[in-house]
Amino acid sequence: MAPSNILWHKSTVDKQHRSAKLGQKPSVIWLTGLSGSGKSTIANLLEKRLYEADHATYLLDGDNVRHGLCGDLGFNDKARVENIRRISEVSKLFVDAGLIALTAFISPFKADRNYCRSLLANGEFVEVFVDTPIEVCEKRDPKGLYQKARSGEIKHFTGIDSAYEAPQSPEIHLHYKDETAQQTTQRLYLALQEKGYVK
Ligand SMILES: Nc1ncnc2c1ncn2[C@@H]1O[C@H](COP(=O)(O)OS(=O)(=O)O)[C@@H](OP(=O)(O)O)[C@H]1O
Ligand SMILES: Nc1ncnc2c1ncn2[C@@H]1O[C@H](COP(=O)(O)OP(=O)(O)O)[C@@H](O)[C@H]1O
Repeated sequence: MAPSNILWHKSTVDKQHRSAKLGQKPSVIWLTGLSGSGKSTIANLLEKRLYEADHATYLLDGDNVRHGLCGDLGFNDKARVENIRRISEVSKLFVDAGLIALTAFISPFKADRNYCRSLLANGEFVEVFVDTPIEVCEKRDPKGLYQKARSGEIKHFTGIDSAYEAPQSPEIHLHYKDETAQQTTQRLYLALQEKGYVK
């Protein structure tokens, strides 16, 4: 039975109904940071934690977006703006479906992250700054891309010859610590719980 404070709008199933049924507060947990900062790893581990806590989630990252929805886009500024615009619109649909959407994109420009924020209601956009210094990202270099960017094989690489505008006041700031990805994810999970975004 629906909670008594939820009003039924004439045969219209809306976000409130869907999220009440799922028993959660829908949101976009937006991870931003340099390549190699840990966005994908943390987002994956976080989604597992949320799934285990009975949350309904969907993870958007390069694997399911840059091969499909945004498969026509490259990495110059214009393409990145369009990439984040499309991801923002899709995230909004997931929120409307009552889900907790997790996104793991560099999203280097403040205006584009704020565009996503502007599409959502207050409290639905949770910006998480995965603040790993470039020296650490470059040392990790999980895909060998920093090496290619340094040698000039790849152009417009974020942090090398393309800008990254760090968030000034993210909802959650994951300051770098020399720790495992599980430990960093735990810090994020606790911060999300403390701020009331998740159970
Ligand atoms: N030039 C350049 N700059 C940055 N990144 C590059 C580039 N070329 C390819 N890649 C790979 O693409 C991933 C970044 O894609 P995103 O969609 O997250 O980028 S953006 O938000 O549109 O800036 C990024 O993935 P992550 O390392 O997971 O961040 C890279 O693997
Ligand atoms: N505390 C940590 N948090 C996240 N990733 C970490 C951490 N420590 C080491 N790593 C490693 O760093 C790399 C981060 O890569 P990835 O998650 O693809 O980053 P991004 O998605 O930001 O490009 C992975 O190989 C991961 O195992």
